[in-house]
Amino acid sequence: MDVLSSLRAARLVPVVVLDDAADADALAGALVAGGLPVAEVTFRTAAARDSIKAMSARGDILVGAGTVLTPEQVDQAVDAGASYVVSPGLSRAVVERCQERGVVALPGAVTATEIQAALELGLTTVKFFPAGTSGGAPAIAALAAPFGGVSFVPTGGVGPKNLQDYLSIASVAAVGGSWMVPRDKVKAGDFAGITALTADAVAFAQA
Ligand SMILES: O=C(O)C(=O)C[C@H](O)[C@H](O)COP(=O)(O)O
Repeated sequence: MDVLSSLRAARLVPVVVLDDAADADALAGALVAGGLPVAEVTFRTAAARDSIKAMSARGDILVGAGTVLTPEQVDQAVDAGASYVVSPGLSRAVVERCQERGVVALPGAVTATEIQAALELGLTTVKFFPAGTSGGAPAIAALAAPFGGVSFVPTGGVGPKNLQDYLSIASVAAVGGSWMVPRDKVKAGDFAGITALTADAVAFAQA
């Protein structure tokens, strides 16, 4: 299955912030055990590269990089094994480097203008970020009318309470969010707790 089909099948993309790459393998194991073999490891911390490397080496989880802001970070992410690259906004330079490196680019786009810019770069799937403060599910439903061929991955303010509002829209491929992987649980080594949160999220998404 290609990356976008895998994200669509998963319905959920856990957004991960790791402070210590030594936690990456156990965290990946926790997500897989919870039924969600997907992660977006954000470049918000210095541990991102080594975390992506450790997770992708397992071979049982689809690993992407998040918060990618520059072409140099695209190279770092791809060299570490990321198979998709997520950005909060739309950067032509980042998207073009992803295309050169042969990985899926998932840039943020929340306006008609930004979506058209993504289409001009050859993309048909965008991150809708920050979803909660950009009009939420009604905004996506409105944008889906003129942009029939575009799929959205709403992220930012998405959680168990509003998950279904988004997933019930046909053009929503998956939703992203950090609620399955609380940073304090990772720091405390509570991977069983993360598996439980993940399993709950998977059940919500399939309800
Ligand atoms: O754009 C990026 O690359 C990001 O890292 C943004 C994150 O995906 C969101 O900030 C997660 O939002 P919450 O689930 O509300 O915590």
